[in-house]
Amino acid sequence: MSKQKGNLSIHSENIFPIIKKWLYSDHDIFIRELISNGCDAITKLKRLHSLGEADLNGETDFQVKVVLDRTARTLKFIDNGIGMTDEEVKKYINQIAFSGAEDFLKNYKDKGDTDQIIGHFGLGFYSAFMVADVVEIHTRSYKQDAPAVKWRCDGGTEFEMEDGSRTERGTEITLHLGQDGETFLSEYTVKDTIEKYCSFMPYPLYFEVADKEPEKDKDGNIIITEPEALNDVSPLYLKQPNACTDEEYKDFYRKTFRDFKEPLFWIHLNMDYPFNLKGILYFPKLNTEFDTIEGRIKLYNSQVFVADNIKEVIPEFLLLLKGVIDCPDLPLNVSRSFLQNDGFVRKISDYITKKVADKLNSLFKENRAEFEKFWDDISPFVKYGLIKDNKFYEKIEGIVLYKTTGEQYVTAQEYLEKHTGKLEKQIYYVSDPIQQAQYIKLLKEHEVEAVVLDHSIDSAFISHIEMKKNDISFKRVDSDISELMKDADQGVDEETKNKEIEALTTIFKKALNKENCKLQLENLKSGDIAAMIILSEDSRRMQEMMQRYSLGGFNPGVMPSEEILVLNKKHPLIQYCLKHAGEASEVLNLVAQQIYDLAVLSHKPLEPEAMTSFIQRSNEIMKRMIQN
Ligand SMILES: Nc1ncnc2c1ncn2[C@@H]1O[C@H](COP(=O)(O)OP(=O)(O)OP(=O)(O)O)[C@@H](O)[C@H]1O
Repeated sequence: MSKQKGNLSIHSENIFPIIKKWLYSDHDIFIRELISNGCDAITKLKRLHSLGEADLNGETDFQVKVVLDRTARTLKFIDNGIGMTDEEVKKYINQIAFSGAEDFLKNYKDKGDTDQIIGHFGLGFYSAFMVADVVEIHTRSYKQDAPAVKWRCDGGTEFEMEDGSRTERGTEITLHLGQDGETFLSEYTVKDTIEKYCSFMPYPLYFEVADKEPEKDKDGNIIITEPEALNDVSPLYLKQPNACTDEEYKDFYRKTFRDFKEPLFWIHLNMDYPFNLKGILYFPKLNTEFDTIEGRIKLYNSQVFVADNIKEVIPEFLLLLKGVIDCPDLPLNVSRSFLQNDGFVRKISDYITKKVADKLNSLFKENRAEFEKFWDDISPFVKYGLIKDNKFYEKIEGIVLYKTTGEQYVTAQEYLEKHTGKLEKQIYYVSDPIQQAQYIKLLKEHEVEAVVLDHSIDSAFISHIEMKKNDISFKRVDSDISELMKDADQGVDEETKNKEIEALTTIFKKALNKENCKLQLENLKSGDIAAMIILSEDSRRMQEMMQRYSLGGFNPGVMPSEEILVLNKKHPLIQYCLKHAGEASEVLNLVAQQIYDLAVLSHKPLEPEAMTSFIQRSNEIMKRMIQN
């Protein structure tokens, strides 16, 4: 065959059902599309007027009205915008995927700002057929002599067009709702959908129910109420940040998220170059410990809602925040809820991350007291962010705060400086300040504080910090005995020490009936404590990690973390044990068991069986005391 060139053709009968039914993921999107068209029609008219090409006859009251008639099963979208001539209906409506919006932009691109135009693809109108069996258009162009046009289509590929009867400029689209549109016969569904997609559209939107009984007062007189627009035509995020008050920010938050807790603080995003982006991000207050941190960032494109929580634009960790972002430059595809995958989107996401990091840094530097006040609320989000996003980590790592057991907030740097000469690049932490109180007290006696890391994110957080900064290590307070707590074992040679350990091991092995009993003998500075349990940091972390991910049906009992019983040579009970080692004494047994249980108790709750024995033994010991 000789080489040929040609144009692909589309068989409209086959492709039309796909456009109508499958182009948009959500059924309710037709409301957004038809209202957007109404707003575009007004924007175009205003633009032409400003260029001296259209006469408004003094009219400035632009609006889009949605009217539901449940009896007639119709939903109308009425605007007083530019309208269409019969030629325009033929061009823009009869030709699918030919956008009048694009055409307008092309013609007027050199004549001022056309940013506000929403339409792009020339397909949105047809979303009406997702819910309607028949769609009618009644339109009249702004052009003085152009006759009104009536257009009607029952969802097939044929349409009817004739002279219309509309007397005013603008367009009325009537949807005769079919079975697929049944849900839109509900006043509340329509109202909610308008509010969901169109809250910030640039012209007032009104909603009426035509067949609703009018409200009457007690004398039977009809109460006439001023209609109220459902939207906010100039949302706060479009204003200049320096023109907004705190009260306005809080009010916008309450209205937009229906959250009556005050946000902690906010960031007003306002960028014109290299891309246009406006928005406000709020740091919400965590209410109770039962609250899940669930944020919500609403993405808009020229004041039209696109979707919630779009991961491509909003870095995942920022999804814990609440906010509104409007980016008219977003590369959206037809359905608008999906983004085209391109480097531009990545740039937006980086910009947002940078702004959040800058805000946190400026709070830290300029108002440390406030920053500390917010810290408990924002720390899970900040920690999650620095684990997830390296750029964020680099900007924020120096201002991460740690709350100490003395209720102060310090950075890692400040903690280390405070403990110079006592701790070498090491941070002690507690995961449960009550359970680990004994260890905290011991450290405090040596003027060492621990930091509280008790959130579920903290184990991942400290591993991340250790990986990034290999000169800092975190140790839980019960993971070793600090050198600070020990006295030098003067005058005791290695051989004697080994013998003592051997003797004590025999006593405790027998008393506890434990094969694997690891002992450590220390000369602690404090003479108050007979014994303590310590758990190796590494093996405990490994165990926690396996539990968290329940690796391979892991049973924690199978691999207990390495537990060491530290005995304090200075304590009279340990000295008693050493003195009576080798004797077959019942008291020795009782003492060893009691020492062990007390050490476990100041570390974690006893198992039920061990608790029963402990209570029995304690009674027995007291009985013996009074008998002697
Ligand atoms: N209410 C209206 N008033 C005036 N012109 C309208 C109206 N509705 C639709 N049109 C014309 O029909 C064209 C096609 O509309 P449609 O909604 O299919 O696509 P679009 O708005 O251009 O793009 P998108 O698919 O991105 O929404 C519009 O560009 C516009 O020229």
